[in-house]
Amino acid sequence: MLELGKVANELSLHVGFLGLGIMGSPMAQNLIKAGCDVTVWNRTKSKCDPLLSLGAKYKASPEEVASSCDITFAMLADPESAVDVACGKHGAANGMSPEKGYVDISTVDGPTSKSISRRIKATGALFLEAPVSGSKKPAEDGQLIFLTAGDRPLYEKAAPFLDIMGKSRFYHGEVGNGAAMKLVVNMIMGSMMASFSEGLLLSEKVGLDPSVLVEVISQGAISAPMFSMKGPSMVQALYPTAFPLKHQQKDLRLALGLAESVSQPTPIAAAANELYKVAKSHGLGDEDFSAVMEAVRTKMEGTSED
Ligand SMILES: NC(=O)C1=CN([C@@H]2O[C@H](COP(=O)(O)OP(=O)(O)OC[C@H]3O[C@@H](n4cnc5c(N)ncnc54)[C@H](OP(=O)(O)O)[C@@H]3O)[C@@H](O)[C@H]2O)C=CC1
Ligand SMILES: O=CC(=O)O
Repeated sequence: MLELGKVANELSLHVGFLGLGIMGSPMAQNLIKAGCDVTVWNRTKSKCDPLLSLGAKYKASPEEVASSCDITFAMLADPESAVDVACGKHGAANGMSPEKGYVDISTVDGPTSKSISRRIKATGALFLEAPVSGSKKPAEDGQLIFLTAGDRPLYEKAAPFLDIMGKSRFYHGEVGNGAAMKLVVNMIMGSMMASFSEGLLLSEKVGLDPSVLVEVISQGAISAPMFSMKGPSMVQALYPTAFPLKHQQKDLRLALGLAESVSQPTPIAAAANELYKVAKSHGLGDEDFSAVMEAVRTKMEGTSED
């Protein structure tokens, strides 16, 4: 644990937050509520408004945020947006300099993270990748799990802020290892959700009550918070978005790339990825990733003999 005086010192730093989507907004909100000095930016400016009314400051570009802050956090959708916000025109790197730090929380692949790291570090600043495990509710509750890697001094400096937004943090060494850990976790999660969807639909088709299946699973060895949380709405074909399906498919795609890079067979994840692709092509990308069940349903109906 960090000593109290050091924590108070770190918390007086100016903090930037780029990307105020489902995750970024509650994370930044928790920093503000904890009394941190927070400056925000988001591509769609209106998403900054609730945070400004809580006391956040606003800057018109990632570059301006970075140049006015000691540590800048970024929570962007995917590799393309993470690179654009960090390295593009008016990107954060243009506002970085020695003594500053950039913490990228977005879920991206290792090569993307390394290229952002190189650009940030070329300015003399420090870089930390810190993707999170945990969805909308853990973000709201400050219960995220940080999977960090990169410059250790920045990890130490950012720790008090990570501890406001999360319940635990892991340091994995070299840049790319945090991204890899996150992709492996989400590869498992995506496959689990696809398998759960198949089970719910099969139970229904053979005349069982899928709600009872959810209850049975919750009491046994394959119990998982994800099944208990999402199962009740899935049996009603409701998918309120916490983790957008398009992001889960992105994570599976990136995880398959990671597996490919070491010639690791991942047939289950590859099959799950196909289902998420089908769901996306049916316009379900912005629904919760549990809407993959609709892709399974379509396949079942496609193979039905009736
Ligand atoms: N939701 C979840 O449960 C979890 C998500 N993650 C990961 O965290 C990241 C963010 O997820 P989440 O908050 O759910 O995603 P959202 O889709 O809700 O938010 C994405 C953010 O990225 C911004 N953005 C997208 N494209 C661009 C671009 N080209 N240039 C600048 N900004 C851009 C959006 O801006 P705008 O508002 O203008 O669209 C928004 O701020 C993703 O990498 C996701 O995989 C990790 C753990 C859990
Ligand atoms: O990336 C999603 C999550 O729930 O973790």
